[in-house]
Amino acid sequence: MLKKLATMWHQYKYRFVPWIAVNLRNRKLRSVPKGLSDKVITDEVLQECIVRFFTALNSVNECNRLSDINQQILETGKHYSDNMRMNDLSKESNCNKNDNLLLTKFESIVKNEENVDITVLYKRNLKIMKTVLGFSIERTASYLKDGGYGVQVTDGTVPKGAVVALYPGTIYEPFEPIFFQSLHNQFIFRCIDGVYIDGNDRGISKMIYRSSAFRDRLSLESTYDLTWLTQYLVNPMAVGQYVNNQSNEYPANVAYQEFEITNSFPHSLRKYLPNVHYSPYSMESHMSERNLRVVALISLREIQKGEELFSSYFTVVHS
Ligand SMILES: C[S@@+](CC[C@H](N)C(=O)[O-])C[C@H]1O[C@@H](n2cnc3c(N)ncnc32)[C@H](O)[C@@H]1O
Repeated sequence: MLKKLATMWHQYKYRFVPWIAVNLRNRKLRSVPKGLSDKVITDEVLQECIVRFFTALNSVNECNRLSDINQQILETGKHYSDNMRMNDLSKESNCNKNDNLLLTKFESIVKNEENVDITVLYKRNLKIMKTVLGFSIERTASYLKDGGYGVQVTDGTVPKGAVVALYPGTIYEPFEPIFFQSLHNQFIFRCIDGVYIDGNDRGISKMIYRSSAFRDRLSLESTYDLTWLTQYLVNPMAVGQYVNNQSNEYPANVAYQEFEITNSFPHSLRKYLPNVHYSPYSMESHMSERNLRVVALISLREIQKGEELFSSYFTVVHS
C-alpha cells in the first residue's frame, strides 16, 4: 500500500513534465548556448521538407484513398448531425451521439471491417517516405531495458539536419485546463513558451483529439490527421511521441524543434498534420487565421537503419 502511494506521489510530482520523470540518475541536458537559436534547421527548410513529403503522399492514388479515411469519418459525422438536427434534439445530445457514431466508424475502419486495406496502404506510405526522404521510421520495441516502445529507423539512412518525425497531439495554451488529461499521462510535451501537446493515443486524450478535430473541420474536407490514433498511419512521421529520452549508452540523435504552421501552408495538405487546437479560438484571433503549433524531431547526425531515435527530454536554452 505504502509502495503504491509512493509510486503515485512520484508520478504526481512530475506529471506535468513527464520527461523529467524518467531516468533521473542518467539524465543529460541538451544545452543551447546564449545567443544561439534552439533551431537545428531553418523554418523554411523544415516547411519545405514537410510539404515535399505530404505532396508525395497526396499524389499517390492509393494514398489518397488512405487519407480518405479521415474524410469518411467526417462524412459520417455530417450525415449524422443532419439527421439529428431534423429530429430537433438538444445540441449536447447531438454531440455525444455523433461522437459515438464516429468512434464506431473509426474503430471499424481500424479493425479493417471497412473496405479499406489500411495495412497495405500504411506499408505503401512507408515506402513513399523512403523514396522521398531516403529513410522510413516505425514504432518498435525500445532497445532500452524497460523503455517500452521506441522509434527506429527501419529503412534507409537519415541524413543530418532532416525532419525525422512529428509530435502528434492536442495543443493546449498555457492557461487551458489539462489536469485530468495529464493524470498518468507520460505523453504531455511542454513547448518552450508553455504550450502543451498531449500526444497520448489512448483514453480521454484520444477522445479530446477526435472531438477537437471534428469540431474544426472546414466544410467536408478533413483538416487534421486522425490516423496517428491507430497503428496504421496516413503520415508515418507522426510517431514522435514514442521517441525515448537519451541515456549514457544512447546519446540523443534527434532534437525537438517548434514550428508554426501559418495560413500560407497548402490547405490540401493539412489533412496530414497530426495536431489540433484544444480550443476553437485563441485570445487574439479567429480559428481560420490562427497558426498551428507543430513540433518536429530533427536529426543531429546521420542515423543508420536499425538505430533507435533518442531525444533530450531536458533542453536548456540559456538567455
Ligand atoms: C513520451 S513516452 C515515450 C514512449 C514510451 N517508451 C512508451 O512505450 O510509451 C515517455 C516514457 O518513456 C519511458 N522512457 C523514456 N525514455 C526512457 C529512458 N531513457 N529510460 C527508461 N525509460 C524511458 C518512460 O516510461 C517515460 O515516461
